Amino acid sequence: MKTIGYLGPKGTFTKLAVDTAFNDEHRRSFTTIPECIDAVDRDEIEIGVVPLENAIEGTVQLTVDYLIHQVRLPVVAEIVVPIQQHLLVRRDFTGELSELTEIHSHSHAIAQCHQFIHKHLPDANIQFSSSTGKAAELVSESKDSIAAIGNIIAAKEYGLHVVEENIHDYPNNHTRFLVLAKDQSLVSIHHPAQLERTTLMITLPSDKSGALHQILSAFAWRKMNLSKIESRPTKTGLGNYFFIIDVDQTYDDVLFPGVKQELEALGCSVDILGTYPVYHMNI
Ligand SMILES: O=C(O)C(=O)Cc1ccccc1
Repeated sequence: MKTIGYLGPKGTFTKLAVDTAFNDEHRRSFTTIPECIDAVDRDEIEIGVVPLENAIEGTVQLTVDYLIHQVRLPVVAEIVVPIQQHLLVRRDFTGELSELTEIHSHSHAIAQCHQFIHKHLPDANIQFSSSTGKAAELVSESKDSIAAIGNIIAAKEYGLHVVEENIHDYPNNHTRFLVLAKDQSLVSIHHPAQLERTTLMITLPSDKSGALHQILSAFAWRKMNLSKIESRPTKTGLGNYFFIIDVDQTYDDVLFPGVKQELEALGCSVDILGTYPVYHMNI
């Protein structure tokens, strides 16, 4: 049977994404995003699911950087899930919020709740964990007056009490998760896909004026709709960047090779990171 790896342990948003999108495939939890990606790369598991981008906090840099610089795996699907963050405490904690000394969570979850923390828990120490599930596990094992930020499944899995619901600062909180696999045919998600997307990585020639404008024109005059453009450092020196571009259409044999050729003629390099269906899940 196929195995799906995910950023765990139990009770993470990544696990929630896996459980809403997949049926009875075997699951395996990993403590970090790189460990999960490595396991797919080494053929220990067939499919990996990792967080890519949150509507409030933006890109999960670790995922992008690891996929670009360390292990290139094809993106074969994207799962989008709504995110609701809650403040979780041990069941035997009966004090006031102001008595909580530490808040544990994944950096993205903390960032999604900055205003809440600023207003209600200004003196609490922030402790970052590898995932929201890990933070909930830690709180459940601690005797101190500490809290985790995480989802309702984490509360159930670790026997915690939801002391404040929906503490994320903006209502439209969604996260995109990438499904990675060497063999796309192994991935079956039995839901209708909302759209098709292709993700490209484009590296510019250094110091060429107007290069970004020219890149964008190559897509614009072909009427190819871009839904994201983000620059990341190439890690080769200050001021050197590459671009990750999402095009909201599937790869085809005319437009994409045309763009690639046009950009390569300008001195850019173009890599296709994946062409895949996007699934918006309701939880
Ligand atoms: O920590 C988790 O639960 C994750 O899956 C990563 C994450 C953290 C915050 C929002 C979405 C995903």
